[in-house]
Amino acid sequence: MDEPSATAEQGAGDSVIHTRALTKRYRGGQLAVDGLDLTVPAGSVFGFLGPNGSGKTTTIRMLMGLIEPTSGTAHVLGRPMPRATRAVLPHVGALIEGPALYGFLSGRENLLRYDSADPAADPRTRRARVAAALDRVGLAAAAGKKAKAYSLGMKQRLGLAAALLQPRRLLVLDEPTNGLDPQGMREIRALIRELASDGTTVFLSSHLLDEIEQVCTHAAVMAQGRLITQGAVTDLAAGIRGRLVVTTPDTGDAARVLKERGVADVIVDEDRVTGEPPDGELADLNAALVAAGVRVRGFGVERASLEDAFVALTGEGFDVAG
Ligand SMILES: Nc1ncnc2c1ncn2[C@@H]1O[C@H](COP(=O)(O)OP(=O)(O)OP(=O)(O)O)[C@@H](O)[C@H]1O
Repeated sequence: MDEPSATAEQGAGDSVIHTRALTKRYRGGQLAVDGLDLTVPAGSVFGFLGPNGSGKTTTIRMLMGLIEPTSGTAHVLGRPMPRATRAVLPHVGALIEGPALYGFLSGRENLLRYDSADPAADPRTRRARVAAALDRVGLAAAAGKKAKAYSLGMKQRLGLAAALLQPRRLLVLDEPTNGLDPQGMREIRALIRELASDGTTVFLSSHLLDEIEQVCTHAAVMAQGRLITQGAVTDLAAGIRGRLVVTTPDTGDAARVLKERGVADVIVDEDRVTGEPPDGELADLNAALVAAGVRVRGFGVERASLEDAFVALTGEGFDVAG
């Protein structure tokens, strides 16, 4: 199997995934992905974010060579997909739509079976490889249990172990925490961070903004098949101004003073009055509040979140649960 390498063909420096005008229109006429230009830097934990139906799974299926694009190009590890699927996929660990497991087999037996289906896997080192993968995802102690007795989180970890039987340059995880309880989500997120810390690029889709903020270095935001924005997570949120927040029992007076001082979009919510931060000196604004007899208990600008960025970019709300 030839090693995929970055070539001029890839056309985007150090990127592990690179698409140009990637488009998929399904036979029924549904335009699922529309002119996508995606660049996933090597070594990043890249969050592919968008509401249900925004085209994430369709994109992943094109990247993995499972379906043909209608037009445009996709390169993975510097090679064109789907043409180079056979050369590329051995370097990619994927967890898409939940792992396929045999419930009547133990976790260890599932992995042994999975490994033996890989013609490139040396049978002599199989048991050691399986033990190492189980250890890596924290399932060593539960390796002898039947998979049907596993929690959803453990099943997801077993799926990750299967993806990690061979050394990988890229991990592609489609909604890896979907359906998990908060504890299961925390475990999978911690595991993803750990996997990324050894330099493996991780590409994960999610409809949860806070998940992306917690685990990802970079993100792309999709809506209705189109890319809204992409970049470093800190830059995405930094591009959006935070909110001025005044905490006070005198909300009515505070709101009046802020408006008089030209603060736009003033909103009162319980003991908080928020608005768009003004261009001038914030200390003057604080002084004006105090001079008007407002008892100021808190005053400052809250950092914008990725959610603020999403709302500002699309005008839509977002599912932030979990
Ligand atoms: N095989 C298919 N044939 C026709 N339309 C499809 C097919 N698969 C997906 N679609 C449509 O394409 C659009 C994008 O779907 P896709 O599954 O890629 O979105 P998604 O962001 O992954 O959403 P979800 O998180 O719900 O899977 C949706 O409108 C969906 O109904």
